[in-house]
Amino acid sequence: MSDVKLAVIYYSSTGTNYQLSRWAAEGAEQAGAETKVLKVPELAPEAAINANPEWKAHAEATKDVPTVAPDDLEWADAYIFSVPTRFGNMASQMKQFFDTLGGLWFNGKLANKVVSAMSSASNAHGGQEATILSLYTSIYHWGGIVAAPGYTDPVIFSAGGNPYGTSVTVDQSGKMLEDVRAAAIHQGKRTATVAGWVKKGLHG
Ligand SMILES: Cc1cc2nc3c(=O)[nH]c(=O)nc-3n(C[C@H](O)[C@H](O)[C@H](O)COP(=O)(O)O)c2cc1C
Repeated sequence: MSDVKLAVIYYSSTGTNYQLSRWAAEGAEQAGAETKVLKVPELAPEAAINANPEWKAHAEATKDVPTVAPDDLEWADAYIFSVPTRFGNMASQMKQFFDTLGGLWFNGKLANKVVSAMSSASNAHGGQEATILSLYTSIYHWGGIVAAPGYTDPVIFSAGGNPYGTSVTVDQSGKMLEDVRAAAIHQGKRTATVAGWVKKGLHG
């Protein structure tokens, strides 16, 4: 095991981004990182969740996944964020979590973290890349080091990967229409590996 600690932080209504997060964590663990998969707090009213069977089932299935706290961002050397595309941008649950991090940011605790992001949307060109890129805007404010996948591995071509960060198209029930498992695993590995390089440079 390397001494890299990596937090995969996600929001998901119907399971896609939870699955992407688990694959990314698998990749980070293959690279030797200690990982945590953490969800951001839900903001939607219970009535809205209960009215959608897929959403309700996913909320129930993941009730034991720990909820992220600002301390987790201090703990981790690297973050991978996974979030559904909502009108071409990150789901508000993730943005609201970001907006709780002012204290950590102010104290320089978010600087030099190695970060990448993933997304899903229900249309093939429904804004996945816009979501990932707009999420990275916040990371630049933190002094984060974006370690996007680029084309650093053949799986980016063969597994429907995306150089900005793994993204996928889903149907109404949240079923993925492309097999991006290998791309998400690679992204996890790469984020953890780059974090190892940065950590070594910072702390020797
Ligand atoms: C309010 C709202 C806005 C959405 N906006 C978009 C969008 O801009 N483009 C798109 O293709 N899909 C859009 N979707 C579909 C979601 O991106 C899709 O349900 C999500 O990626 C599934 O991820 P999850 O299973 O992790 O919840 C939207 C869904 C909701 C509820």
